[in-house]
Amino acid sequence: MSCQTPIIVALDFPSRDAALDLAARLDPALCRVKVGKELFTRCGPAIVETLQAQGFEVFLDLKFHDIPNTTAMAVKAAAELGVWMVNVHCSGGLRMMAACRETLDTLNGPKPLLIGVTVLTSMERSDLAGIGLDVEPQAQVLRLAGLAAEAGLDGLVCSAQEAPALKAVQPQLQLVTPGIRPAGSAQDDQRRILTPRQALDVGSDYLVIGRPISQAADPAAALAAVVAELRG
Ligand SMILES: O=C(O)c1cc(=O)[nH]c(=O)n1[C@@H]1O[C@H](COP(=O)(O)O)[C@@H](O)[C@H]1O
Repeated sequence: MSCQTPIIVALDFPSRDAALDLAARLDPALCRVKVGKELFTRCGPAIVETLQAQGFEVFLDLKFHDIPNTTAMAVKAAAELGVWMVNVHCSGGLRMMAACRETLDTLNGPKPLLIGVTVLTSMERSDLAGIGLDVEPQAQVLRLAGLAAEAGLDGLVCSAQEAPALKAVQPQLQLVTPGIRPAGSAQDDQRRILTPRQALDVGSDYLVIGRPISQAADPAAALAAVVAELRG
């Protein structure tokens, strides 16, 4: 089944039971799910296979960042797990991203979308200064987007705040945007945020939403509210 909505729910949980409990409240026709570092480190590939068997398309969010060969082989392993989307850090550089693209292109069968993480949505200018980058987040995002495009990636993880600038220069790249906060919900550790409707309006292709749904008293109702906001 191919899911038609742009919503990706982050299953950021410490156990299989907690993740599957939330998944049981979600409809695979209304959202995809994201398996990230915490859940994957605890449960391994089995949790991905279980979610796939329940009808979910899975974004494996392990943000690979290593030398080209190691990263490309990790992406290959993700592809063989049958995930719908996989990501690598663009700051691993052009050769690293190109190696991932080339490796995926040699595989038979369906391939995951290969997505490059630009500047984490938890970071603002002062955080970039702390790691020696004296630039605005958007300037760094655009720089990394150029490399990702050259390497032939399918899309980027970025803040929806950067979507208009990115779509103006790299319209072929699909934009996966975390840092989504429905009006009135807590910002948490996110810094560059927009609401679901705003994000879609400025050019996001996929919205990654974690705590506003996973920590809601009624996660199914929280998801339904986002779906309604996007349709409205
Ligand atoms: O690659 C990601 O998914 C990601 C990139 C980024 O820049 N910012 C970001 O928040 N994420 C992930 O998106 C999810 C956001 O979760 P919430 O802040 O709870 O909505 C988390 O699972 C993060 O790991």
